[in-house]
Amino acid sequence: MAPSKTQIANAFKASKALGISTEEIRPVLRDLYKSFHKNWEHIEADNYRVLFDRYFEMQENKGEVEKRDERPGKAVHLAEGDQVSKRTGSSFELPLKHSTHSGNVQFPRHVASGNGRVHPERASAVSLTSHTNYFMKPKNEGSTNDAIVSAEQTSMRRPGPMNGAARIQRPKTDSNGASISREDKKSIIYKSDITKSTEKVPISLVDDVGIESLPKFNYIPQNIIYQNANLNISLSRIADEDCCPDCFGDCLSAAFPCACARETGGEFVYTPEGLLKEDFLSNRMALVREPDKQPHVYCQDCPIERSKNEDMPEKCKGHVVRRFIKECWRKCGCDMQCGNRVVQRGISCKLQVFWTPQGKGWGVRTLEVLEKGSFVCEYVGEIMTNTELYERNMESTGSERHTYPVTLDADWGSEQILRDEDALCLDATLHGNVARFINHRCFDANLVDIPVQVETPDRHYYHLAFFTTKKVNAFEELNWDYGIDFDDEDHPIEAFQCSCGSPFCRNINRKGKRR
Ligand SMILES: C[S@@+](CC[C@H](N)C(=O)[O-])C[C@H]1O[C@@H](n2cnc3c(N)ncnc32)[C@H](O)[C@@H]1O
Repeated sequence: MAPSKTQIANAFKASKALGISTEEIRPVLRDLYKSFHKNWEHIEADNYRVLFDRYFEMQENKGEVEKRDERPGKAVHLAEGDQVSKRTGSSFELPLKHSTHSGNVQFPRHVASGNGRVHPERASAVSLTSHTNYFMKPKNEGSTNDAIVSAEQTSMRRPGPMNGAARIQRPKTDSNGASISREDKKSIIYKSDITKSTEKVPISLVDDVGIESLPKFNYIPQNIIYQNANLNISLSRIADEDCCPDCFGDCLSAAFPCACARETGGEFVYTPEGLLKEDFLSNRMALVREPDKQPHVYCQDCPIERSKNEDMPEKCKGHVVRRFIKECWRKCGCDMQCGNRVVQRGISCKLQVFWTPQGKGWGVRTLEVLEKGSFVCEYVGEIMTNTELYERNMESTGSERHTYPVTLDADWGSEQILRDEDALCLDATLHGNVARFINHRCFDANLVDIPVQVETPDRHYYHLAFFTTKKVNAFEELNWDYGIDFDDEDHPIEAFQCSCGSPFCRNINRKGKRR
């Protein structure tokens, strides 16, 4: 079927975001359309991957390319003779303050918050290297397709994907139509899959601001134990009453909810479509919006306070009581497609890491519409004890390194005394997944984190899963509320200056006070 004007406009829009002008992409689009026997779906698939593949292939074939390094993947520079200006360092680097307070070694803020929330507040210093091949701009080709011309006039600017790591000169005018001087020209960086094919779906990365750098970390799709974390995963620890060995197929379609639903009051929390049910979601969102009004539990010897000051720990500030989801697992009789196995099946939506224009560093956006209650991803990192995290951060003193940890404290209140090897956190600084790029937004974030029990009934360790709190449109940035108390001026670790843009930003009052 012939594409609609909007479909054609969208193709131009995706190209433009990569610095490819309509004139350049139009002939490629036209040829491809013909070769696909007018099947537009093939062109649109995977965010125009085939279109951009063909475009860059053609550039290479024209022999107008100039390779600059040995890095695998394609990289292009479309300017005639222009060099992409090299910038070093990352503009979002915020030094982690390993400050000592009254001589005591202080613990990073995210662990020391004491409000039962998780706080990945520090961005890691990404080591920025550029490994790029630059290509020359192809000759412009004239327009011959009226439908494509008129559709282009209605197009909007939006970033889009491209195959291979690429660096392209931006268009010669900025978004307001003003011309960009030779010096102002920036480059786009693109990587088609940061997951190294470890996820079911590729996750691309794009920087259309032109910072010329890639974040340095190792992508892992599942948590891994760093060293001392007490994590014993064995089937023998799962009692028969804590699983459903007699089930088969899909537990959600059984006449009665099985034992795995006991945790959530005898009802599964997922709908047959795999969405989180409304009441479970709203209960969790109330905790985010009004944490002080929610029930708290208090540990006798709080690991957070102990971390802050081992000799004279303060009283536990309390942990918000949070409801867990319990998913079926290996000892259960159901299959992998069972509706009570959502988080463990991994990421299935199209995500993209992008460089945020608001100075928040990298962020994550969805490339497709996400319905309310959709599972997006879990927070993956190294499972470590609080002490290990503390030591790791101490070792990095002076190196301007930021960290990406969250505390797994959803169940700390149920025990009076928690051993260090049981007080766990996830650190995604060195090894992590796409969630390490999700930025903070105060109160009205479109994601919420929910503890999920999968392979062990021991709640010191659990999965931290992100679900959408509302319908999220394609290309919207994903964010969650880290639960930072921006007014906590005595805190040893200075919180970042929040640029979340929320009308309820908790940092608004203190803007200008610090920094
Ligand atoms: C878990 S990382 C998120 C990814 C990060 N932006 C990056 O570039 O890797 C947390 C860090 O991102 C930055 N950040 C997150 N949310 C922010 C916000 N609302 N305003 C300003 N900076 C933010 C802060 O530097 C924070 O320490």
